Amino acid sequence: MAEERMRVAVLGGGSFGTALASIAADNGAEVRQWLRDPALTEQINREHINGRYLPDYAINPAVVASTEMAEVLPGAGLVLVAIPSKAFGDVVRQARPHLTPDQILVSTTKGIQEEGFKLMSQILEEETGFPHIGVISGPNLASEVADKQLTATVIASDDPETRTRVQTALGCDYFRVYASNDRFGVELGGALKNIYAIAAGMAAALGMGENTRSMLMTRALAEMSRFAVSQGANPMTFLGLAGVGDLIVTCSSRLSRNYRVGYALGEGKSLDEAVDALGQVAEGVNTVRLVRDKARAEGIYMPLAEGLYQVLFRGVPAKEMARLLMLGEQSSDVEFVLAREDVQRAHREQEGATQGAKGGGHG
Ligand SMILES: NC(=O)c1ccc[n+]([C@@H]2O[C@H](COP(=O)([O-])OP(=O)(O)OC[C@H]3O[C@@H](n4cnc5c(N)ncnc54)[C@H](O)[C@@H]3O)[C@@H](O)[C@H]2O)c1
Ligand SMILES: O=P(O)(O)OC[C@H](O)CO
Repeated sequence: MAEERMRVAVLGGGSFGTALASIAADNGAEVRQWLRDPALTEQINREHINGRYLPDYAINPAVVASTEMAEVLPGAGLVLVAIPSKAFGDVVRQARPHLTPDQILVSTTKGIQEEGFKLMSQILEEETGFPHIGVISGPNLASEVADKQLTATVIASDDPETRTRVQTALGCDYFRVYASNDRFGVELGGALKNIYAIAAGMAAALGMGENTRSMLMTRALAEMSRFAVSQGANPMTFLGLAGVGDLIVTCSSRLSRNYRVGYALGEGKSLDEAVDALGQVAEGVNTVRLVRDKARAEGIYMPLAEGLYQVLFRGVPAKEMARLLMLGEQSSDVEFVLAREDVQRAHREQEGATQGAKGGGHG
């Protein structure tokens, strides 16, 4: 007897939701995509193109778009939620009456909700109370996924069924899906790297070189993992696709919207001008504010996030901030090898010895 086709629902009509819907359809699933815009819905169904967000790529014609959640969600084995973080909670609450506990619910969104500093999978869990919750994150520029460039991602969940069902639904010869059980770490990695992509875009626009970019990315990784560990994530997760992998792509590519916002700021545009010119979501702008506030409140050392916050929201010129950062504390390279406190203590001892020697000289 032929196996029943999997049903996949995608919430969100942006670039990543559309790219993932097309992969699932390439894999033979019956795919329905929910979006708000009736004209875009019509275009996806008739022309198999998302002219607003992915105009240059054909969508698998088996993807059926609808503006009605009641037509999209019931009966779907897998539900992918690809909605920017600011609207994520609202959309999940709209979806809730059409969802059932057997469904696998996966966030693809790399952001943080201001209220309660919540990650998107926490919102999925709290709003539904359902057991099969996961997160997809990794170096996944949507237009390259849509172009079928060879790509890998991570499905993170502590539920093995969620991991294997997503690997089956999305894994194919151009898209590999690796598994993790550190949902929190994978999700934080995706959200945090956006902050540093803005800084990398800014550095590029200011004419800074490859040494600078490499320093920025590596210190960003140190800062991201320091923050994540303080919140209970596993630092080893940051060695994977959703940590260093996503950091590399987002800090290196003009296809990244966060990088582009940073680049525009580096060219002298205001934050409003940079965001308006983008016309899509750059999650890092909101994330840097939330993470900087949290780091200050909890005493977590995050000089790059603090510096970027000062540039974005306090009018400090980017070049001046880069100069100040270069004059900051010279700390440990890898804190999991040599603790920061040990480096600081050695500096204090050396200073004490120098002061002592000076005092002795005058005595
Ligand atoms: N684009 C990428 O390359 C990429 C890759 C990986 C992950 N992501 C993540 O995926 C998430 C979604 O991003 P995207 O790139 O698809 O976004 P996008 O900017 O391309 O589109 C956002 C979509 O969400 C819709 N939307 C916004 N507010 C809504 C609301 N209140 N109700 C219903 N729909 C609403 C918009 O209409 C649009 O269809 C982001 O948080 C991003 O971090 C994006
Ligand atoms: O376009 P960005 O900056 O939101 O980045 C897209 C993806 O997160 C890259 O993995």
